[in-house]
Amino acid sequence: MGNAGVLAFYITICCVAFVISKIVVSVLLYRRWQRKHNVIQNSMSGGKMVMFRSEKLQALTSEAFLKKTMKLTNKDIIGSGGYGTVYRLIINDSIAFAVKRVNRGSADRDRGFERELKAMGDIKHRNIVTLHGYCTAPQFNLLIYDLMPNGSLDALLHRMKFIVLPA
Ligand SMILES: Nc1ncnc2c1ncn2[C@@H]1O[C@H](COP(=O)(O)OP(=O)(O)OP(=O)(O)O)[C@@H](O)[C@H]1O
Repeated sequence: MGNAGVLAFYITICCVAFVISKIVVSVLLYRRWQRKHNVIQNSMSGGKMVMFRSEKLQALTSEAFLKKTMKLTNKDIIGSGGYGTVYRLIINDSIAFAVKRVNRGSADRDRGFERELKAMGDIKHRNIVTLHGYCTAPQFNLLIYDLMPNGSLDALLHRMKFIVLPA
């Protein structure tokens, strides 16, 4: 084998090693992601549900949770914002969630959902409402939050506008 042959051999080895290392890293990262998330294929809505493994969800099976989410009706509505409607979801008469439903159909709404997911997905802070999971389906997307029993800061501030403080 001449010099060119040896060089080609080493380049091939390097390329193969590079590709294999990329595959190994991807598999490890995916496994780590899977350990932290519980993914359910949602046959009822034709979509996918991802629950982050949080203590609050330990007591529930994902399927039971999903079925309840699908049964939300107008009487469960607690508010609505620029991108969707927010529902109250109580499980086993004790665990409360706020489920934001973002109907699909426009690129703007899909972008809004993705933005919120990106912004809230990695944040864990006692002053910021916890995102427990999300669901993506052809007709709608859902974001599953802790329920804040006292409503939003916005509502609180607007109510406070009418309170006259003593001098
Ligand atoms: N986690 C929650 N717990 C209790 N109520 C909530 C929760 N999230 C939202 N809400 C209620 O639903 C309303 C709408 O919330 P949403 O997040 O959709 O919109 P927003 O924050 O008011 O405005 P924007 O669309 O600009 O984000 C809130 O004003 C609040 O009353």
